[in-house]
Amino acid sequence: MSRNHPYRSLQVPSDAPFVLKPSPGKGWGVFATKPIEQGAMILRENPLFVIRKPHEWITEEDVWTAFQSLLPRGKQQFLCLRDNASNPFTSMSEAFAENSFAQSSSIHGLYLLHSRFNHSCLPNSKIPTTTDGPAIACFATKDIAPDEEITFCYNTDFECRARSERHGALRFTCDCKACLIGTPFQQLSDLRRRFIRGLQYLTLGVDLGGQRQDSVSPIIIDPELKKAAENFSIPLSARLIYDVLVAYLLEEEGLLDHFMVKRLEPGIVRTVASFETEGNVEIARLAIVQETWLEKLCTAFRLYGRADTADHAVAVGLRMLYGRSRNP
Ligand SMILES: C[S@@+](CC[C@H](N)C(=O)[O-])C[C@H]1O[C@@H](n2cnc3c(N)ncnc32)[C@H](O)[C@@H]1O
Repeated sequence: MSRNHPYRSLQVPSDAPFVLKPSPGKGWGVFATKPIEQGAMILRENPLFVIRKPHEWITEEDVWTAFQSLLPRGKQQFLCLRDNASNPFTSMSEAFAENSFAQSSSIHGLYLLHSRFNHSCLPNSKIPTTTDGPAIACFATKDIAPDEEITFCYNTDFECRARSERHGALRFTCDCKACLIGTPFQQLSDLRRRFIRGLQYLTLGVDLGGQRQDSVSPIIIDPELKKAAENFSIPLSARLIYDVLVAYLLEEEGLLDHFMVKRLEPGIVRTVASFETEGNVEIARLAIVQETWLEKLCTAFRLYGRADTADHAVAVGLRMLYGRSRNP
């Protein structure tokens, strides 16, 4: 069946380190043809076309108009697309929705090849968010062996979501190591991801999507601690410990790739630079230069329970930055 499959006509760059082929239980997928080193770019791709509208406003007519403007080769490529490799899509807008990526909230592009990558909650590649033009690129976040499937994570907040929440959002059942139910890794994974979510609440004062936590499934159960987090009254020493603990938990989970480190590091560096009390400054600086995240964490823990003369100013600054008063 797969010999004449339309995906065989999708144009893959001749130097691409992968092929498209069936991935059991997942339609088709993307598989490495040679070793790919962590950090290497796997694919850079321009969109076949873009539609400049918020996702929910895109109509059948918008996609049809964009399709009509394509050259015959582009039209042929679009018509190769199949609903998870099996049947043709029932509408143009469905094909667009399933094969597009957002460049911003109001610009969406159709990417023929990036849309062939399957999802994993423990992926080996990532499409970092960029704002520099219509092309998107995917990079290896781990060393990838020949014939290994190349996957990325479809959602940006899955490092904070337990298995059941992830599957609710995905609408299919992922079978990665973090999803294989009943295994010690899966149980630990759920705990780690929920722990990360709680630690982020403590430092940011909000839950995922910028929301205050609801009472149905509270992350922070202690009302005093929750209030302190929402008022940005968490002391600097705790902030540093929480931030480094998040990095360590992500590393244990297998999600601390270099993009994640780049995202976390500025906040950690800012926290270290904010300490004023002499002994604290020394410990914070010592923590940050340690070789491993576990060593950084163990050193940062020496700050546990210590107040700092900068605590009040930091809380006031954060409240101003995030536009909240002490008693919201
Ligand atoms: C953008 S497509 C990915 C490529 C698709 N497999 C194909 O053959 O065209 C997304 C769809 O692939 C399937 N898929 C992706 N990752 C999966 C996974 N980990 N397990 C099962 N199905 C998956 C789901 O049906 C999903 O809606």
